[in-house]
Order: sequence, then C-alpha cells, then structure tokens
Amino acid sequence: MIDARLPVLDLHRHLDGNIRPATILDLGQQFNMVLPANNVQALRPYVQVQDNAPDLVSFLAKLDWGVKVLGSYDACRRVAYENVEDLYLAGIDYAELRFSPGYMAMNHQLDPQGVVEAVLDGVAAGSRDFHIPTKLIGIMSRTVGQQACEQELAACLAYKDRLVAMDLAGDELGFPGDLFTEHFKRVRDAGLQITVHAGEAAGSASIWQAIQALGAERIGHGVNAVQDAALLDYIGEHNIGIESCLTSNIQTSTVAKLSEHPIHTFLAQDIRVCLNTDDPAVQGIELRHEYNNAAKAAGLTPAHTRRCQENALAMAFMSEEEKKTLKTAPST
Ligand SMILES: O=c1[nH]cnc2c1ncn2[C@@H]1O[C@H](CO)[C@@H](O)[C@H]1O
Ligand SMILES: [Zn+2]
Repeated sequence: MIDARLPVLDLHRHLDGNIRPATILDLGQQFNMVLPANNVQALRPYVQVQDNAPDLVSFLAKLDWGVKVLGSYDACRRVAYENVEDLYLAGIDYAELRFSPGYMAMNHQLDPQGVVEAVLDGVAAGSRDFHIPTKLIGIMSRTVGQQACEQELAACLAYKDRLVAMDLAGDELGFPGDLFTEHFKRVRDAGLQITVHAGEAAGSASIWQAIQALGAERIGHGVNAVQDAALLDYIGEHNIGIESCLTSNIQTSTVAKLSEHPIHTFLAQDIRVCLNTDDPAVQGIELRHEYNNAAKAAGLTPAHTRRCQENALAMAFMSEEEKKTLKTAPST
C-alpha cells in the first residue's frame, strides 16, 4: 500500500526494459522491419512476459524486440521521453532510470556515445514537460563480455556529469563480477556511485564481490543474501541498499513464491530495502502493482511498505537537499 504522505520512488527501472509495445510496432514500421506481429495485441506475447520464464536469461530475451527497433538516435530519444511520461502516468514522484547504451546501439550499429546523448536529451525533455525529477544510471551489459563493456563504459563516462551511477546487469551466472573489477575502478575514479545486479541468478558470493571488489553501495535484487548470515549483518551495518523487484523475481524464477521472498528477512533485520519495478513494460506491471498487489501477496503490512518508501528516499542517489525538496513537495 502506498502512503500518500511519502513520496513514491522507483530506483530500479530499466529504461530499455520499458519500451511500449505500441512504440515497438510504430518504430518497427518506421524502419521497415519485419516484426513477429502487426498489431499490439498480437505483438504482446513476443515482448511481454506471459508465463514466468524458467530462468533469468530467458526472461531477458523478452527485452530484445524493444531495442531491435531502435534504428536511430531519434528513436532512442523518443523511448527515453516516453519513459518519463510513463512515470507521470504511474504517479511516480522521482525515478532513477537505468539503461545500457551498448544494448540499445547494437542492432543498428549506432554509436553508444550518441545513444547516451539521445537518452539524456529525451529524459531531460520529459522531466521538464512532466515535472518529474529523474536521474540516470549507465549500465554495462555483462552478457556482451569485458571488451564490449569497456566501450559501453567509455560512452557513459563521456557524459559522467549527467549520470549519477553505473550498474552491471545481464547474465550474472555466465559473466561473474570478477571480470569487471577494472571497469569499476574507472567508475570510482570518475566519481560515480555504484549499484550492481547481484545475488539474483548467482549466490551470496556474488554480492560480497559486488560490495568489496566493485564498490557497490546498492545491490539490485540481492535475493540470495539470505543464504549468508554474515553478509546480512554486513549489509545492515554498512547501510547497503537492496533494490527489491518482487514481480521480476517471480517472473525470472529467482523466487518460487512471494510469500517466501527474502524481503521479509531484510525488513525484519532493518536492512535498507525498497520496492521497485525492474522492466515495467516487459513485465506488464507498474510500481503501484508492486506496492498494492505484490507486496500484499508477499504478506507485507502497511508498516512494511511505508518503511520501503522511507528506505527508497534514504537510498536514492540524491543530495540531502534534493531529498528534502522531494519530501515536502505536494504529491501529484
Ligand atoms: O532483472 C534483470 N536482471 C539482470 N539484468 C537485467 C534485468 N533486467 C534487465 N536487465 C539487463 O539490463 C540491460 C538493459 O538495461 C540488459 O543487459 C538486460 O539484459
Ligand atoms: Zn534490473
């Protein structure tokens, strides 16, 4: 349940996992591409999770059509702008939108740096038009390997003043965090903050690695932290934020049942955990669904979800000044 007295924040939201089916259709036609269907309803099964995927990698394949239709920088700018309109429609007061420029650039040989610029422009225009503060997080898609991630990182660092953080996403089992220690050294040197997808497909060692070797201050998912009591203590003591995405964890078969979701343990141990979407358009959900339906199915009480809202504000990559403004702004 959302407490209207507190701002509503989404801190874990992939901009390139939130491309509207209607936009995929429209851009596909614009670039003369053969799509698997020619109307939104028939296209849905190809671009949206219907039944839960057997594992993370199968889930991630559902994002592919969204980026296949990004045939120009204008197309990237458009989906970035629409992402902010979606925040407005969803009643979200602040979001950190993350994106992988290499993944968006890949299918039409765009220059990842041009993609970063287009996304920054589209999000800035949306933020202005819809009066929603946003920040951007660059992603390295680990699935493409070390070298391609270096290019992706270079594209992001060229605009480091307009990003707040870097992330590592994709196939966690196939491409462990050890491969990216040099990349994150550069991220730290550039003064950017760090959040890493860890403990989603791999175990608790992947979370230790993200914190201790990569420098993560926040962890995406972090589900498998519950396997390791010492890690839970460490996360609590060091105020590491856990970005939970309940429905996503079910759809990727990371967690079997919401009633067994580790968010219970995180909240019981007073760990900073918050509720987020992940890839809303691909998942067919919005943040309100996570607070109202998924949280309820997970057995969370209104006091728990209120704590998640407070935690999101505490964890956000914002200055204390910006947090104060957000706290006192009248909710839309
Ligand atoms: O839930 C997730 N876990 C891991 N990686 C993800 C998830 N959702 C999206 N991506 C990855 O993020 C990049 C696009 O922003 C892509 O690499 C996609 O595979
Ligand atoms: Zn994610």
